[in-house]
Amino acid sequence: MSLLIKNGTIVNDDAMFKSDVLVHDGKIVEIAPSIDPTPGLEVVDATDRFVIPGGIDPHTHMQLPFMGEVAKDDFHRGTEAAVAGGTTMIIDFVIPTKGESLLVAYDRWRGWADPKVVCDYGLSMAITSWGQEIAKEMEMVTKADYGINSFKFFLAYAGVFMVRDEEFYQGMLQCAKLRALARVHAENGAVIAERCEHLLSSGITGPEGHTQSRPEELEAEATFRACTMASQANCPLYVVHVMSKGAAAAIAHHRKKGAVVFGEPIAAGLATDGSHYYNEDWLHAARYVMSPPLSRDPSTPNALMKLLAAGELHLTATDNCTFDCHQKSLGKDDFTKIPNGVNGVEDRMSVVWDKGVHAGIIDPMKFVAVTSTMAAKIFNCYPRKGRIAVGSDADIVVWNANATRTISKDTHHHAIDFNIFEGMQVHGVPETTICRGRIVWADGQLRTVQGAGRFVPLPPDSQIVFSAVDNRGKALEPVKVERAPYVATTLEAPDANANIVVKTRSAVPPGGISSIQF
Ligand SMILES: NC(=O)NCCC(=O)O
Ligand SMILES: [Zn+2]
Ligand SMILES: [Zn+2]
Repeated sequence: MSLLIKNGTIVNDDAMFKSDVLVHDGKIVEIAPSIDPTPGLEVVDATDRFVIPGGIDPHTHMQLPFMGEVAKDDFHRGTEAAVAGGTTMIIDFVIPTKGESLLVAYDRWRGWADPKVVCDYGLSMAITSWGQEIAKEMEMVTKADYGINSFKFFLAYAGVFMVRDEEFYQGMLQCAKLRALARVHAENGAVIAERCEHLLSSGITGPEGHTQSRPEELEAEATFRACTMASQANCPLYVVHVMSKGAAAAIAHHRKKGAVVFGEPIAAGLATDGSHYYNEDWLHAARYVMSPPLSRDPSTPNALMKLLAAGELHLTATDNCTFDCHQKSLGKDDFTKIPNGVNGVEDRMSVVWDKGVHAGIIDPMKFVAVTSTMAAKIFNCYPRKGRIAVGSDADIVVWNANATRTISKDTHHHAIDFNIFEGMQVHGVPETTICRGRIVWADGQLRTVQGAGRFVPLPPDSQIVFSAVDNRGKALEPVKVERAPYVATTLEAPDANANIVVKTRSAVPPGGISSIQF
């Protein structure tokens, strides 16, 4: 099957240029200023349009069983929403229940996803309990047969997914050994659990309790702690859903010291804020419940976009984990029972274009970097994904920067009955989405086939993640002082008139001087 995209402007993360693109058998086979269409070739006219690498959303939870419910967007509806929004690959999370084998959970996720996905997908693995068996299974799933190259640790959701600091630290040591990336949901779960109890007993049962139980400094503290521990383990770290300025500042602080840390803001956090939790309509407020919560500071979304522009945050995702109004209403008497999660996979590309490029904060190349290329590099599938280049998969979006659309539950492709971006008018519209050479979205219509997407195994040892780690490791190696064997000498009786000299230790201890200067 062949396809010719004519007259467009190709945008990669490092260059923009006018060229035609020829696709054959799912790959890009030629890029040239003018390619003549041969008879029978399907031609897509991209005049006055950008031709960009399909979006990669590195953080979704399709059909996740969570808080007694199952997320409504399954791998079919969720990936349909993705391609309608210009995303051609997702990375979802296998989340074993506590104590469950990683291999068993992995098979379950593949069983759910493989027959349903309409675009390509990869998997990340959550570590929800710790022990030698889990460490062994981590090693197994990083092999090519399984294709996992990142592990996520939750520092929140006490009693469900949360791991203790020592488990997180040992998990990161194992990640470093396997050359896999550690990912973290950074919030102080223990304090949150205490605050929830206190708020409920004070009579605060509505969604405003959700945000009050999780003040931003609990995200900032956990982010700082996670970065510190990753630095001690010499393990690269990826902080998922960075929702606050404090969390972003913690990442920047550690990066300035040379740590390999990546920060991922999400569409929800870039486009809306936590004022919704105080809405007098209970259901309206409940729709926005996710963790960490949307920031109560209305200047946060814009600040996070500027940090992407400055390179202090690195890529965007969605954390798409959708529950409908009925599911949200299960927490009507107790905010801790409102299933956590929001939509985003369909609207991320337009939201980032609108709030980023249209707003004059980032350019189209940076847009491609933060919606696609960085994810491909970090998760080690670049340049197969994340680039318009000969030999790359033909995951391509024809993007109309001049068009606008109004986001609505009435037109979206999610399986839920509301949209957190309802009524938002956004500039930047995906007109045609191509997944490995097949048009799956055009003229406002889906042309998908269930199960046509492929699992993309992600190998460990990503260059952008690990190339700095070895030299850092050498610098952090424990220091040993070589000395002649100690020989005990007979103590003479002290001279009563001698001065007593107290010697102080001046050597820098292994691990360096304390860095707690924040
Ligand atoms: N974020 C959220 O509220 N739900 C999905 C699970 C997670 O990523 O924490
Ligand atoms: Zn999370
Ligand atoms: Zn998540």
